Amino acid sequence: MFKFELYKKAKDSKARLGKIITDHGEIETPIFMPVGTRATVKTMASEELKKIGAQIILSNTYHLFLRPGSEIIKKAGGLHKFMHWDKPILTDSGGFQVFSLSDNRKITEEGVEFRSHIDGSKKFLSPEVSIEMQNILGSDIIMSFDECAPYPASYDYVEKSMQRTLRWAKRGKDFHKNSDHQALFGIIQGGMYKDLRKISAKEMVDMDFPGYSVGGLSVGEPKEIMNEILDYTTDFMPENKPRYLMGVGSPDYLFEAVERGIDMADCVLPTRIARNGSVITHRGKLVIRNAKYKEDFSPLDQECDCYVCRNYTRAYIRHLFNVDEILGPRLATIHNLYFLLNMMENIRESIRGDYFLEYKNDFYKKYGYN
Ligand SMILES: O=c1[nH]cnc2c(CCNCC3CCCCC3)c3[nH]c(NCc4cccs4)nc3cc12
Ligand SMILES: [Zn+2]
Repeated sequence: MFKFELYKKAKDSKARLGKIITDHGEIETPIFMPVGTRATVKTMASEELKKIGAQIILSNTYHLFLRPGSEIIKKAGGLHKFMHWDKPILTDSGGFQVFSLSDNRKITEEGVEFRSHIDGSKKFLSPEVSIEMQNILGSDIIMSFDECAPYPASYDYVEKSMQRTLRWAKRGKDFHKNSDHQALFGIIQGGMYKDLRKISAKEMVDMDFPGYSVGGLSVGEPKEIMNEILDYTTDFMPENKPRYLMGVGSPDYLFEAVERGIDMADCVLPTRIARNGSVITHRGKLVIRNAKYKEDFSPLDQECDCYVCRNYTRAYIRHLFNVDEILGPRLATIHNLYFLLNMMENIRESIRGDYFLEYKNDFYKKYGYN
């Protein structure tokens, strides 16, 4: 089953507190969702993800479609069993990766022809193929097949793309047979054009999906434009259904999204930068390879109570990165994920206690945001 319960609306903003109920458990919102591209949140075992408070993880239909392929996942009994994760899973349609990973592709009304970025073989994705794959994966929340229009893009391009994404959403919804166990979200497009956003939102809402994503943002547009389009778009989204902003993940973007009525967000950033030694702290980001940490025996973040900050020093973690030891990226990943998951817990608390904007301002001041 799939249900969204709206607990509370903040007084000082559009922030809200909610709970998503799925076959594999409940999710308190607002929530940040760690990204597990190829059926793994890189360097993390399932138990470790649970220990740091991950309630749901994402996995990538495009990558799993290519490797290991649907046959093996089917034989494994679905993605939860295959990757030993018994909490909720969200998968994307595969569309975004096709548009961003493989450069030679052909978009038609039917779907998208492309060449695998692995072996160059010809592949085809469509609303039906994408739903079929996500049905096999067995994820609790699945995404409609959409085109994320590039930025910048002309009004005419965005209008045509948004209309086709609506037709694709309808086809996917009609094809999806397992809607009691897998909630299919519609994805609102429309680029940076408010009138197109309004049309996309209204038409998607008319199709009555159990949840809605805001797509086509965080694609290089200025932050002010993103915030303005987001603020405008959430006003057309039903209050009693989850709202998922795709591809957003640094602390400030998460605060801005929650403030504008978003319940769910995902981003590869915290795990990707961790593997390069960039660590998120309450005083901003630090690059642990920097020589200034050579004899710094303090924790990554004085105000963090994660396993890493309680047991290891900056000097030690810098050493690990310096000699390319695998434990380095692992410890940085555990800390970065814990930092964001814990920050979201604090955000939920602040909405509960009616001090969200105060918490946001305090956080920004300490972090060094404007
Ligand atoms: O309109 C969109 N439609 C579909 N997906 C989008 C995504 C991917 C979100 N992460 C999916 C995950 C699902 C499962 C595992 C892996 C990814 C976006 N990411 C960003 N910005 C961040 C960006 C990241 C890279 C380039 S921009 N904007 C996005 C817009 C869309
Ligand atoms: Zn920490």
